[in-house]
Amino acid sequence: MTNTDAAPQRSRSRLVVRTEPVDELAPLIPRADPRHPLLWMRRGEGIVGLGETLRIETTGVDRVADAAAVWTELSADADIDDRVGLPGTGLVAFGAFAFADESESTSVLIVPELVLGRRDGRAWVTRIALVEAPDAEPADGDARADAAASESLEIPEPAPRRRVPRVTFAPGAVPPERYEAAVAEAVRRIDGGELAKVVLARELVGELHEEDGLRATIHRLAEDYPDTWVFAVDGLIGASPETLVRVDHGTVSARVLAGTTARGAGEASDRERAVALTESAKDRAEHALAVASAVKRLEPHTARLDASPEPFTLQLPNLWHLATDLKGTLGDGSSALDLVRAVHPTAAVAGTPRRVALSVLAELEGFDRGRYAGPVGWVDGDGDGEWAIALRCAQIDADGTVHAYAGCGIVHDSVPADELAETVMKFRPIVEAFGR
Ligand SMILES: C=C(O[C@H]1C=CC=C(C(=O)O)[C@@H]1O)C(=O)O
Repeated sequence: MTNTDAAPQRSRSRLVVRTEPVDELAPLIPRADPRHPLLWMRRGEGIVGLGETLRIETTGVDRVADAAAVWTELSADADIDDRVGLPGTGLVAFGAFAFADESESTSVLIVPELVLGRRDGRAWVTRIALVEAPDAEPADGDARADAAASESLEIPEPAPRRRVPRVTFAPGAVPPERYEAAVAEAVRRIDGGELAKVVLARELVGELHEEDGLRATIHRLAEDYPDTWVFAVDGLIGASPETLVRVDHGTVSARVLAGTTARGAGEASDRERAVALTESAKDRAEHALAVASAVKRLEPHTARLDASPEPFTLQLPNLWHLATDLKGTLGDGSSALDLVRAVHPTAAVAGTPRRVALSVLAELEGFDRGRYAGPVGWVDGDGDGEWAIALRCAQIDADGTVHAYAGCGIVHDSVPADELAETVMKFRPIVEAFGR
């Protein structure tokens, strides 16, 4: 099902997009909308969206394909004047897709009215408006389009920083004991030969008081986890270290993560833990399956695809991960959304074989993942974009209910208590961003 707010007028309307350089916009986060933040950032750079020109909502098995089709049509019709020409300039939509085909959650692409961006030391503003486009374009069409685009919101001044709203979390549908039992059952099924790996998640639930907004929480995430993708799209906020897929002028890249250990207390023990992770047969097996699934799905779309020869250790403030970077060139003109569709869900969040893992996790987890572990990111008018896997994240509903999620890859030698402890580490970014 696809529902575009602009659908009734789409044949008569087009997007008018104007990007121009500005002196400086840092810091970006204090300019975000506190109630409905739209944001994609890493290391202080990225894009912030304000207002909403258009929203594309999809559900079901074709949620990515349907959104991609509408996006291709809108982009082809758009009148774009981009005077900066960097990733994230020109026409962009922020997006978040549900993890599962059967999810009750909608998937969205949101085109803001105003985009504020910073990249490679340059700053820009993009104004996006939807204007009537009669069949025969009048002679003053350009002037009218420029006028429409310039009517959008003002660039907001950075707001003073407020305290982080406190949210107290409690286990959601799956209490810790039931999670451990689910892990034990998954190991039994793996040992029985049903599948090789399944990722099982659990949920924490809390209450956010509406007047608090989310900007301070996002600020905290960005400060504490600067090397991750910090995102906010339609109430989904988080700090993900995992790049699902990035497309930029014919190049493709991804960062696959799977295999985790805690940080050590001192420098020596921290190093030892990282080394032990690279030598752990359990983590290497779990990691190899995630890499294989991403490579298998990306390869048909690439002329060339290289993987880092050995997994490396990625250090985050809360844990170590095993990581593999993939880099390649597109072979078939796919857009970022085409590749999102091809590669989601990888074995970093589902398992192997994919279909069996999806049915086992649906049976054992006991809740709808919503947009957790789904693709989150942005796409531009040329189809380029950056997409992460929505991890270390929470969905904040309109009534203030906060659902946070964390999961672990289960393989044959997984130990239920260890996996439960790993979810606690993975919850840390979100739990601490809501008050420490
Ligand atoms: C499923 C999650 O993490 C995935 C990504 C990195 C490492 C993982 C692991 O070691 O289990 C998971 O596959 C999560 O954070 O909820």
